[in-house]
Amino acid sequence: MTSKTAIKLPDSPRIPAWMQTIQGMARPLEYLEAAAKEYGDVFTMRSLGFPPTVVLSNPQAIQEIFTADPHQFDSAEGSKILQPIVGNNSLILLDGDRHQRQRKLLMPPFHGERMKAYGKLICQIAEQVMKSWTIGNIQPVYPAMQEISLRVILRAVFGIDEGARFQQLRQLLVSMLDAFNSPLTSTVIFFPILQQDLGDWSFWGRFLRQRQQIDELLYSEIRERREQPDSNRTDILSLMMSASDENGQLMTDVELRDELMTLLFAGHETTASSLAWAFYWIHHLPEVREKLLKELESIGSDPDPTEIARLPYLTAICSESLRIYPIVLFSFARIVKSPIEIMGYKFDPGTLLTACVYLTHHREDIYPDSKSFKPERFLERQFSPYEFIPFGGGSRRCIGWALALLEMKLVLATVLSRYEMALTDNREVLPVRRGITLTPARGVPMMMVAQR
Ligand code: HEM
Repeated sequence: MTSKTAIKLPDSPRIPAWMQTIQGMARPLEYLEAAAKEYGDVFTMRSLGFPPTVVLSNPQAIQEIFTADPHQFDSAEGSKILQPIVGNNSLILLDGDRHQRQRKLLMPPFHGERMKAYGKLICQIAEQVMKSWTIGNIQPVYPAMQEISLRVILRAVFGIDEGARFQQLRQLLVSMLDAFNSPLTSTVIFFPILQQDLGDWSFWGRFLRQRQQIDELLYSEIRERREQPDSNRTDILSLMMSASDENGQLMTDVELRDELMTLLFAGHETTASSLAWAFYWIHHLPEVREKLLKELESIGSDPDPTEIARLPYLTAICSESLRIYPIVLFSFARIVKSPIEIMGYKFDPGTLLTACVYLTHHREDIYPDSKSFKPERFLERQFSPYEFIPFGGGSRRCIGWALALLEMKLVLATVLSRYEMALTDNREVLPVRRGITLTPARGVPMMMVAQR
């Protein structure tokens, strides 16, 4: 007879779950650092409304979960707080064979040749958006980055970002995600009991109404494309509409809608935050800016996007920016399916394990003086995919990582080589939680000083 005794989880901070929840939401970095100081690189996080989650920041442990067979862990159940936005058929909420199949379908448009086609487009969109700034005016850089990243993702997904439908879609998405991500209202995502439709004056009521309007726009677009198919289109929606599974079944309208929302949701705020952080660091540290400007000058006034993407110092700035304040603090949970031992700990089926991006990126043994912004560390050595993990890893690794990095480099290069920008003061900018992302407080107010 097998024993039914549950295996003991690693230690957890000795404060009640409700207090861990408040600390984890209000001051996530302080909570993580205090726990790591006391318990090291494996501990258990307890939050109200969630099963206990084992937090890993040891590269060897992370390697074990990232290199495991995709069928060894599930994930969907651990990410179900995203269901109201992305729907049940989202890649994020699929497991096993269905997840693997859907990933295979979505990967090609985010890699290789397709990336080249996005290069020029990203530079053009960055130029257009920055034209709305006036010399001498002060405004936060974050909304401009949101605008750029939304237009890029709409182009990649739909092939166009103009016309009445896309204007409406843009406005609704920004407004819905803004509400969803604000520190106060985003609490509702974590507590389904608060998700009550109390009419238009309630957050959830407004959210449901906006979601319905967005769905109507997405379904109209899908319907139109079904009625007038165009085999020359190479955007992601067209690829999804023509792909069939092993039984010859096409994706249904609801499946298409859920995957579209997943890409718009996962690809928009994340990239905008990473850009806002990079703008901050470059302008906060004059020596970094000088070095970058020299590198940009070295490739002339009208460089090819692929040449920009290869620049070593620019690449190192983007990596260091994603290291020091990773946009997403944790990988999706990996839910143990059969008993497994990692670093001497035995885990039962059902246990949630997650790689903590922030704590891994601040290990002093890998990143000495980890709180300082030093792009040079990425030029001096190469970090393993279990030490540098801004996009997670393994069979769940972010499918948009190549697009996000390309976009970061091209937007920075385009703006810096055309405009002289400055921070309004040199105070340290601290991270704040926006939904499930970590963004710079106050959106990084900046001034456009002059045109170059
Ligand atoms: C700087 C920008 C971004 C960051 C920091 C980021 C980060 C992440 C992380 C940490 C994960 C979880 C990976 C894991 O659990 O191992 C993830 C998953 C994902 N990301 Fe990103 N992401 C970014 C941009 C994008 C973009 C541009 C897109 C698409 C257009 C995208 C689409 C996705 C999707 C669909 C998943 C789920 C993958 C799966 O479940 O198989 N992300 N991302």
